[in-house]
Parts: sequence; C-alpha cells; structure tokens
Amino acid sequence: MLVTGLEILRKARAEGYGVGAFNTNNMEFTQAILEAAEEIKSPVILALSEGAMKYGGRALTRMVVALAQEARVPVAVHLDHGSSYESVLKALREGFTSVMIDKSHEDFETNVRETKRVVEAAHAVGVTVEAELGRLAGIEEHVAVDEKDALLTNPEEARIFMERTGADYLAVAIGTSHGAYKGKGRPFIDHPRLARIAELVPAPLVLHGASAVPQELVERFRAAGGEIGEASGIHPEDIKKAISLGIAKINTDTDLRLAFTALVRETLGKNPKEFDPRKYLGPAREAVKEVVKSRMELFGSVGRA
Ligand SMILES: O=C(COP(=O)(O)O)N(O)CCCCO
Ligand code: NA
Ligand SMILES: [Zn+2]
Repeated sequence: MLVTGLEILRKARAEGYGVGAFNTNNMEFTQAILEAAEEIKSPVILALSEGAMKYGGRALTRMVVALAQEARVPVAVHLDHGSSYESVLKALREGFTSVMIDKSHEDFETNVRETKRVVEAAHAVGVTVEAELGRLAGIEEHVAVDEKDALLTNPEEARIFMERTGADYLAVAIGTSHGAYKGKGRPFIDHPRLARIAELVPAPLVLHGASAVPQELVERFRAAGGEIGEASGIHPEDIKKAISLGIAKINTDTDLRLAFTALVRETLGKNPKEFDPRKYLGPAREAVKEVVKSRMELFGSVGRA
C-alpha cells in the first residue's frame, strides 16, 4: 500500500532498523525492488531523482505510483534530491508521498527558508519531507577537524534546523558520498558525530551515498567488459552501526546500476546473436532484485511489513 515516508521511517527509527530507498528509472528496476520487498515482507521506498522524472516522465511516475498502491507491503514514492520548490510541486502533483528538498549546498538561512517553504506545501497535501544539512563528501580519517566541521553535519545546527523547518527526516553528512568511488579502501564514517546528531534530533535520519560497491560486483562488471577504477563503498558493518545510532533510511543506487549493467553486458557478450530485449533485461532485473534483498537483510527490514 502507498504510505508516506514518515509512516515507514518513524517505525524504523523507533524499532532500530533501516529501510532501503532504492532509485528507479524504469520498469525493470521498479519490478525488481517491489518483488524483493513483497517476497521478504519489507517496507520499501521507491526513489525517483529529477533525472529519472526527466527520463521516464509520466510513463514512469504513473507506473510507480500505481504499483505502490497495489503493493502488499508499505511503499513510499519519494522524490530524491529535489532541487527546487517547482520540482517538488511536480512530484506532489504526480502523487508522490515523500519529497526531498536538497538545499544543503546553500547557506544555513537559505536552506532553512527554502526547506520551510516546501514543508508547508507538502504537509498541506499530507506528504512528508526529507531535508539535508551538511556536505556529502568522502573524507580521509586524518582530515583536520575544522575541515570536517565545514563539510559534515553539525549536531547543534541540525537540532535548530529541524525545529525551524518542521522537516520530517534529515539527510546527514558523516563521511559518505555518492557514486562508486567513496574513498580509498574503507571510507571513514564519523559515528560519534552521528550519535550526537541522533541525541539532538529525534526525527528519522537518512544516509545518502550508502552503496557497498562490493568487489565481487565490480569484478563481474569488469569481466563482462565494463571499465571502472579503484571503486569502494560503505562497509556493511558501518551501515549496521549507523542504523543502531539512528539512521532509518538508506539510499542505494550505485549497487543496483552496477548489478543491472554487469548482467546486460554479460548476457549480450555470451549471446551475440540475441536481439530480444527481454532476454538481456530480464536477467538484469533478477540481479537487481538479489541486490535489493541483500540490502534489506543488512538493514534489518525483513519481515517488518
Ligand atoms: O544517495 C544516493 C545513492 O548513493 P550511492 O551512489 O551510494 O548508491 N542517491 O541519492 C541516489 C542518487 C545519487 C546518484 O547515485
Ligand atoms: Na533522498
Ligand atoms: Zn543522495
């Protein structure tokens, strides 16, 4: 059933588990994510970026909202990294039940003002809001304290920000970053900082840039002809620890992209005569479904629907 992001995340934070927010741009990703969620009885958040909205248009948004309504588990349909008030209004018009306004690159007062404006509009139509404070950036452990403070989320500021904006959940910067190159080896995650934020902010917390970028997937992608450098992601133990400290929503996009693309390359490579799209999109869909299930197991959301 289609529910708001807060309905899913409030329970997750209260009961100490995480819920995956998985990005989709098409039918196969959407099917993979929902099938995984229904099979292992997990709530789930379907995330569409502005790029996805542009790429898929009404074909995508209508499909995602309709399938979420019919799903046998709680599903929120979420605008990922909304960059403007107008973009958020479009998502609200399409029936989304969660919207992110990401003004984390602006100064504090601008972020507060813009986020507050979105909260008023979204709450007026029963939709909940994710905001962001702090700069997503992979940082080496030795980085100077003042540089970390300039980049990562300041706990005291976070408390004030949430009180002034009325946002429902908060994306925090504690050392993660988007994409396949999150730092050399095991990225440094500032758990003490997260613990402090969680003490001051009772709202569910959100972790962006959380993909694991598992080596076996990177190898499989390369073996199938893909080219990728020294890729590394967030260690599963750091995800579990972050959830125990208050993270309730975990964004995963890169791992799904790698799995899907590795399988398309692999299937096409093995079958040069093949030109029925179902024959190479189907196996890729299954690969995404497996990644989603393993992420849900890591987050502890299995059986929570
Ligand atoms: O936080 C994330 C996903 O992070 P990751 O790249 O670790 O999967 N997102 O918001 C998804 C869109 C960003 C491009 O990936
Ligand atoms: Na988001
Ligand atoms: Zn993100």
